[in-house]
Amino acid sequence: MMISPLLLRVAARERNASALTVGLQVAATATFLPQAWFLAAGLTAMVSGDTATLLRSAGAILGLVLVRGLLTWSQARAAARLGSAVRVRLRDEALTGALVPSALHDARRRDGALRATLVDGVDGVDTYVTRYLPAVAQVLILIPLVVALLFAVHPVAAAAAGLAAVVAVLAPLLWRKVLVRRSSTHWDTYEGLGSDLLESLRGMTTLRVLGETGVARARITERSDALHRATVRVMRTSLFDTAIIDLAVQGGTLAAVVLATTDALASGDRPATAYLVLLLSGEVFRPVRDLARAWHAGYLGTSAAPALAALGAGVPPGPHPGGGSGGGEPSAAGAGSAARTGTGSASAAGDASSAGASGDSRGGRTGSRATADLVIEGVTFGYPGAGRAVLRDVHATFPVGTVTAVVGPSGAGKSTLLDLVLGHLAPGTGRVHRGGLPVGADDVALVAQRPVLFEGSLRENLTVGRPAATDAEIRDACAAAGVLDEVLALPDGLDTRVATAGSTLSGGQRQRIALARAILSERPVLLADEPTSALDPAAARTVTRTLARLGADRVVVVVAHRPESLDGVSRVLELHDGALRPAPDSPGTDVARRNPAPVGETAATAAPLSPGSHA
Ligand SMILES: Nc1ncnc2c1ncn2[C@@H]1O[C@H](COP(=O)(O)OP(=O)(O)OP(=O)(O)O)[C@@H](O)[C@H]1O
Repeated sequence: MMISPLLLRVAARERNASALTVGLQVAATATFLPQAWFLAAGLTAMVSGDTATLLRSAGAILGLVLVRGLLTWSQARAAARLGSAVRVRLRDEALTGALVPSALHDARRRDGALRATLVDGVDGVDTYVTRYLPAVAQVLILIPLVVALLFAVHPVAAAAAGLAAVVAVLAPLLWRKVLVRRSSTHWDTYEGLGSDLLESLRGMTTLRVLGETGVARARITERSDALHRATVRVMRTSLFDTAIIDLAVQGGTLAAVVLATTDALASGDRPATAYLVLLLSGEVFRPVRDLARAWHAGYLGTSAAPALAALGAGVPPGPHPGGGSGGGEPSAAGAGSAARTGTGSASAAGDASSAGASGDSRGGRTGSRATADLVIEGVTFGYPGAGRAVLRDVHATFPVGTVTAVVGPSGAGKSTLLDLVLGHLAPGTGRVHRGGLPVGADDVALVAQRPVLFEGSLRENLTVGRPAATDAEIRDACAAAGVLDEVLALPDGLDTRVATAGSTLSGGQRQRIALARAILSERPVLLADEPTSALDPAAARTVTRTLARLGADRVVVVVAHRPESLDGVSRVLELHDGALRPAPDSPGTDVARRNPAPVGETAATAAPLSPGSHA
């Protein structure tokens, strides 16, 4: 028997559905007991020529078959409902665990392994709870019941059958440790193969160009062989299990039958008892056989349990490995809520919003109009395991009405800074806030350097952050992002399907669609990570003009590597050696030249600059 405390807890959380599923299964199997009784009576009647009893027994058996059919049908429906509840809840929890800031930046995590846990692991738990646990319940409830009935008919045969059943159920516990170890190796190998496959598929073009497809193929073949070996090792243990169980089942049945037959022959007048012992001793082992049949269901669930627990799925509330380490406690309640919206939109939030604590109008917001500055206050952040902190005691105020560019050498920490504002990372010390309140899930829009688009129509991709946007609003946003003409030129316009990862669009189109999406989402803070990197000069000018215009009534922060991205910005901050300071040629003093109309007034609202890393 494979009993996992975590999976028992998962079943117990769906108390009513689990009780119904188990109860119906036990009841359905229990109908075999009166059936054995009537069968024994019918056989006796047949031998003695008692037609009336024979017909009555046959009718009763038919009735029991019908009842069992009904119970089995109801059990299947209850199990489907239970399985669905278990899957939804576990995936929700596992996704929440997977999307906490520290997990998002866990360099050891591999997407393929996560996929295996979220898909196959959760399905494994479903079958464990809906098939294996009811089979365990049958063993615990029905075997003692049948043995007790048998005892009333023939105590010696009952003792023999009961002993054999105990051996069949308990013997596998002797090599349980071996099975657990092998299951764990099997799961690790499975996750590894899934991760290698996914990464090879993603990097196929690069691998081909580098002439490295052979190496990738060899690695996958090796992984696949390892998985085969791990599977065979597990199957060997399972075969041994089956052999012992079969031996006990056959031995027990045979012993009971021999005892009953010998007795019947000796007394000469008790064929009914002999039949009943014969049939009931078979019923002693039915739950054992059912349990053996459900072995695979139980095995998959138990091997996935540790990976799910690591994500915090199924474990009681409190600190757990999925949500603890890294840049501190997760500030991302929003990650959970994003997860609850489903895979697509959860990921979409990466480009359309932050994953911080939710809070509509918090920090002062009226539609896209921001009324509260974005403040980074004494923030220090270092990646776990990395030597020096990337950001050290950084102070900066990004006032409403400004477009601030953040520049700095590669690796200085610009993306890290954006992740801290987005809530994807939590500061070690200090805080990021708007008007004293944490930056909320609905506060920030992001135009990433490599924007993510999803399988679906362009319209769906554009309205991820604002599903109710009208066509006119979508067109306006596309026009502002400088991509409207190209969208309208596509065969189906806004209804054109976008292939997975947006691979049917050019890099520049993806970038401007991401900007249009960010504009539509109407967030008071807009972060743009090198938004013109894939654009020609004319398109880049449109985008920088749009950003400058958007900056009039909100906070806009642009991470810039190229000089043309600095057009129209109010000021330039340089991130260097862990500190954020005004760049030597920052337009703090000549804002008007760079960004004439709306941003002129912002120079006055810009935070006073102090020495050190204050900006
Ligand atoms: N998940 C991570 N784990 C450990 N170190 C990391 C991680 N992500 C980034 N770093 C390190 O943190 C530092 C800052 O990285 P970051 O990506 O923020 O720099 P950047 O200024 O955005 O660089 P670029 O301009 O090249 O995009 C780098 O030294 C990088 O190696």
